[in-house]
Amino acid sequence: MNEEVNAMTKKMLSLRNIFTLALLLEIVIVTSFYLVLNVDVLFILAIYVLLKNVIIFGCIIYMASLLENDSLSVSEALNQDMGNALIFGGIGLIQYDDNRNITWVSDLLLALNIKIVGVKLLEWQPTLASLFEDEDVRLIDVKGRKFEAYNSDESHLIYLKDVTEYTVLEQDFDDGQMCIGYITIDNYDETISNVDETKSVEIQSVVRQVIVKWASDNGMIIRRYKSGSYFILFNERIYKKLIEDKFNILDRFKKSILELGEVMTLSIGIGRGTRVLGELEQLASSALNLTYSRGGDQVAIKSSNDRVRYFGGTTDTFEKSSKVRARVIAQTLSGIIKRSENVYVMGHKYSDLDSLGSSLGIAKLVKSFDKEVHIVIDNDSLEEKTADVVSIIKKDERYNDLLVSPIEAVERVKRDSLLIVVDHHKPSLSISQTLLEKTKEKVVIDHHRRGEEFIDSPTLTYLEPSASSATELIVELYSYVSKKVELTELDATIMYSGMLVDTNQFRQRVGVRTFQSAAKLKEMQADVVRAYEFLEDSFDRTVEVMNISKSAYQFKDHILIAYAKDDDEHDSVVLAKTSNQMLNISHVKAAFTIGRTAKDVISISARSSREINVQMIMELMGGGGHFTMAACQLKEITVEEARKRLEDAINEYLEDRGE
Ligand SMILES: Nc1ncnc2c1ncn2[C@@H]1O[C@@H]2COP(=O)(O)O[C@H]3[C@@H](O)[C@H](n4cnc5c(N)ncnc54)O[C@@H]3COP(=O)(O)O[C@H]2[C@H]1O
Ligand SMILES: [Mn+2]
Repeated sequence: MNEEVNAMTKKMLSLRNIFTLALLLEIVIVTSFYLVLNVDVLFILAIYVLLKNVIIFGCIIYMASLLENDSLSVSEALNQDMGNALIFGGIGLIQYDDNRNITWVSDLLLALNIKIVGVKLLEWQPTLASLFEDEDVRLIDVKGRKFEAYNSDESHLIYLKDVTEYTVLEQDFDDGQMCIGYITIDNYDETISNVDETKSVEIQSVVRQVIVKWASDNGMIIRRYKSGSYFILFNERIYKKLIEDKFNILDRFKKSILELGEVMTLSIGIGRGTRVLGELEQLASSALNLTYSRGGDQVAIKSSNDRVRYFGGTTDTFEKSSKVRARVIAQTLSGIIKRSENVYVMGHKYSDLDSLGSSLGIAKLVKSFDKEVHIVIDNDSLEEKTADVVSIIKKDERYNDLLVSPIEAVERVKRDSLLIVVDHHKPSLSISQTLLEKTKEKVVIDHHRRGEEFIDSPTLTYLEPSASSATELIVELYSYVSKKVELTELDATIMYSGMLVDTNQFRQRVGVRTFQSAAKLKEMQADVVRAYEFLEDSFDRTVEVMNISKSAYQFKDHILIAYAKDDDEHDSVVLAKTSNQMLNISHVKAAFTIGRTAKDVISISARSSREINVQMIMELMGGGGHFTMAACQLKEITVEEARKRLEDAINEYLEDRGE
């Protein structure tokens, strides 16, 4: 077809030349006749021919130019092939004007029946806006197909490349990636060993049935590798479905076991996000360990490139009935103390009475081994009541040389010194991080649920989230060390008030062991009345708490949020107390108080009854704590913004739980 057009053009062009020649010839002939014969009529004829031919000549030029324009349609014809090539290659073009109105689209879009000429580009595909900012390539969805879009600002053109097949392949590849999981049943051995044979068989069969059915319904491979423990293998596609179902297996399992009159829960650790099988396995087993240290009844998912995700954790840790662990820890700790030259004890920044009480408690335990011991205290980082108590200690000569500042500790610490860290496990919360770095031998004794951040390679870790307070854990150890620990009545009283603080005066997180430790402290001369007095508030502080409580409003059902004024600075204990008080109101299941605690820090104090896991909510905001008592600190933010973020975090938590 193109050749035909070309041949035609050539013919026309030679015809034009012949014509032009003929016209010129006519003028020459008529003019020479007139010159020879010199007749008037011939003169008029010559003029006429001249005019006529000029006009015809003009017409020819005009037609020739039309013909040349016609040769544009030739290149258009060429474009047809190009157009086919572009369609074949899945490439589309969109031209737009200065106002970003679409002025022209290439054949690919026409072939897809997309009629957008005249439409505003960003009205058609709002996400393309980013191409005019800083993004190079953007993936868009057009009539169910995926296109990569690229913008050429200069030529006002959007290039589109159809990548549907590629994306489908990529999705398929991702979905096929392998995930590994470990499932263990919490309380399995204890439960089985406490029931008769018939019941035991019944429990085992229900357990297996529920877990195996869940696995096979979801298309996973499952193998039991020892009693109460399973290994699962599945892919990302299945993983997504499990996330969608929010791991409802946790609840289903609990329910089925409850029908048999027993309490058992599942702990599941999952590894994903890497193609190296060894890494997957490690991720899964460390995820499983995380669920243990957070009290079980939950799923932890560790990916090689993503933050840890948690599901479940809807029951508070139940107390372990055996105290075997406390005995083993007491013996190991004794050994470590014996071989150390001297010992330093360090609580958390902004020390409260549990931090101070447990420091005193462990210092006295060390002393019973006749070892030199010091407690690190930062006078600039003490909670108000604790500061009062510290000044009482400082006046008491029985405590001479016991307390040291962080600077003194860092100077004096020796190679063979032992550092015992109490009431926290995150280095960022430690009174002195330098001391952590300078000591090789470290012991961590804490009752907080484990977060991701953890003190580097301790020799011994005693993490017991089911305990009410660090003090409770330490008092328990006294029964299992070979030496007799001697407390002054002031030690015992401070330790008692530490337990009061951490249990919201025995209202939260109390178990049998909490009362046993409290009773033991009383036996060791704790003055209970004075312990309460340590916590008494001044009039000003009571008013402060009352004022913040006034701002409380209801969020969702059963949740109260209170917030202080943005330009007032409060002690974080004031926030804690406000939340404590709100929780005492009937039907309130969780209480949050937001307030500024330093120039650039907003803190949130969270409290709950057993139904809502505030630790998880605070974790979503970078904090942590316990199931029913947690907190977080936010930098460079206003109270108002913090409130929005808190509401979002609560919503996310409730959604994850399917509410
Ligand atoms: N960024 C973070 N990452 C991980 N965990 C974080 C965290 N920020 C805070 N937490 C933990 O959350 C728990 C709740 O803190 P909150 O300040 O509300 O409440 C604290 C404290 O403010 C409050 N408190 C201290 N002295 C008090 C007193 N005299 N009267 C009443 N409450 C007091 O008692 C609670 C003591 O709880 P506990 O130390 O066992 O555990 C604390 C704290 O260690
Ligand atoms: Mn504590």
